[in-house]
Amino acid sequence: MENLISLVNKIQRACTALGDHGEASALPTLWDSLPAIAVVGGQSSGKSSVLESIVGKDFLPRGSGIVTRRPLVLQLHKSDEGSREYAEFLHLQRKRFTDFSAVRKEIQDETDRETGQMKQISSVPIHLSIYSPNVVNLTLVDLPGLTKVAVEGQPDTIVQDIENMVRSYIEKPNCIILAISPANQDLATSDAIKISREVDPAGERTIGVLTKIDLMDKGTDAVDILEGKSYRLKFPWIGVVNRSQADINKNVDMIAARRREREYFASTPEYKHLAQRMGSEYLAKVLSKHLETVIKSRIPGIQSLINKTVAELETELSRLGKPIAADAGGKLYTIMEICRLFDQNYREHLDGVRSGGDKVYNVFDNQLPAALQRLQFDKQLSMENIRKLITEADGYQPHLIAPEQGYRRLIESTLVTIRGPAEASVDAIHSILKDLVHKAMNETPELKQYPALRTEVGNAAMESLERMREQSKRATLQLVDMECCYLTVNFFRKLPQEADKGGNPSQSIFDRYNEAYLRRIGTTVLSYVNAVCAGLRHSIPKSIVYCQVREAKRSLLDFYYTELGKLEQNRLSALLNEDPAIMERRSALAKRLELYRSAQAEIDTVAWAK
Ligand SMILES: Nc1nc2c(ncn2[C@@H]2O[C@H](COP(=O)(O)OP(=O)(O)OP(=O)(O)O)[C@@H](O)[C@H]2O)c(=O)[nH]1
Repeated sequence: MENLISLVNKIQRACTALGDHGEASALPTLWDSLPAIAVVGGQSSGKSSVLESIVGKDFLPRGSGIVTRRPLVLQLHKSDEGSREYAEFLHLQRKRFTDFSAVRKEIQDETDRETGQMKQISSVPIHLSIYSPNVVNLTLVDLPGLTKVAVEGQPDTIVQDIENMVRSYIEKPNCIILAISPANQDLATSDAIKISREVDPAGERTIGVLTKIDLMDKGTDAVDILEGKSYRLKFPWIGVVNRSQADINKNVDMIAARRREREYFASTPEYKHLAQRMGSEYLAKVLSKHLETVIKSRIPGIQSLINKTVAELETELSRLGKPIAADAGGKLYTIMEICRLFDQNYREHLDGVRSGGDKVYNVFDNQLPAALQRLQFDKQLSMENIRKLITEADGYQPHLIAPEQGYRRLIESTLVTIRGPAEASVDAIHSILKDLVHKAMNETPELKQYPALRTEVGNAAMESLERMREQSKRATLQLVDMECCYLTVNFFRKLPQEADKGGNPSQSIFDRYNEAYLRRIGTTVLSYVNAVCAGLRHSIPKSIVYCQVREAKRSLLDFYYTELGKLEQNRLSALLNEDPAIMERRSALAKRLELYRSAQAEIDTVAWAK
């Protein structure tokens, strides 16, 4: 059972070391789920005296005004009889304090270090462990005394700030409230009772302590309260008699004071019958036992909370991605790795693993044939145009046998119109490839993590696609131009000659420009152009795939990789310049995960040892 308190002690220390003080934050808190005893009371109610009595040592700062300005987590560890008493602070590990006046000084100094000279308050706790044969295993949190007025130099808000801090501790359902009230004041005005009633109206987790019983007016006593007849709480009230100011001034030994307290209850007629359950030693034992019971009952809940939180933290951390390497090589590797992931996603789109690549085929199968079909060869091959081009080509000397030049001009001027659909196909594929870059970028979460890298990779991919488009345009238009500059002779050789067709070879020159003759020329040109079109319909996609699609798949970021290799370390760092909020969140999550994992290991050890 003793293990339980030290288990919670260990976890509490880890919480403070890793920044979990139970304050409202965007991180899960383990601190809040740990059972603890918080000491609350008004100023001068005797809180410090009760704590010192429990410990059996003089070690808390004294003075006027608000002395306790940070929570003090006081962990008491019972050591073997005869062993030396010492204290240790979490913030000064490995330094053992055997002089308890030095402990008092360190509490004061450490308070000032966090709160500054302005005597502000802070919710960051100070952790103090005391090892002594005269203590029971126990953890108590000493909180600033509730007060009504700020002293000079302190902000007016301090009164409310203290109340808020105290409330934030005691409102947690896992908190046992040690409510200190002086017996020489009306209990109805007790600050401790007032605030604990607010958060624990049924008094189920409040342990009432009545101090200064020896200072009550003659003729009055606290029997009704101590017997639970007035101000009933679930736990019986415990009365204590601490050292008076005069005792403190005379340096009355704490152990002697404990003895005197025992004698007081045993010998005072009103309290004799209650003596067995009065005094600070009894109080310490009750608290220790109660704390153990509470911890024991909460362990399964804490375990499942820890397991759940560890899983949540791990999920969020993996969503945020790995932290960045510090050296240039590591950074370059990270960038290349991210680029590779993006490139792979991109290729998967083109290969059909992911959607979108099919749009390329749609261009070749529908858009290009439709555009070729829409070409207005009728206009090029109108009677008027044929006549014009043939006569122009003949020049001053009309053709003798066949209008060779006229044919060429007619064919060229018709074929050249195919450049339009060819160019449009290149552009259509370019825009599909660009869309796929956006898609693949969005599907690469690592790029989202680094906005600067995302922009650069996006730009580099677009520049590559632009280069490929230029190359593709040149190659594809060349296909059309090649058709214009060299005609397929065989096509014409196979055509039946005029005489073969039964025509009159002795037709006059003038007749050669008649409509039937020109129409025949038009028909021949059209069938040649159609044959060329049919061929281009198949060769244009080949050129486009060769120059754009295949290249995009093979070398989208090749140029960028060469550039990357030349970058200096600071440029690489700039590329991996994450959103600072993400960096902060990741390190906060990692710290919290460390805390939860260590708590998980600690609890598992105790749970298995049971
Ligand atoms: N006679 C007598 N004096 C007591 C008792 N408890 C506390 N005192 C005296 O009351 C004064 C205040 O006690 P502290 O223990 O400093 O009270 P506190 O609540 O810690 O006060 P602050 O830290 O100022 O808020 C001191 O002079 C104590 O000696 C008691 O049971 N009997």
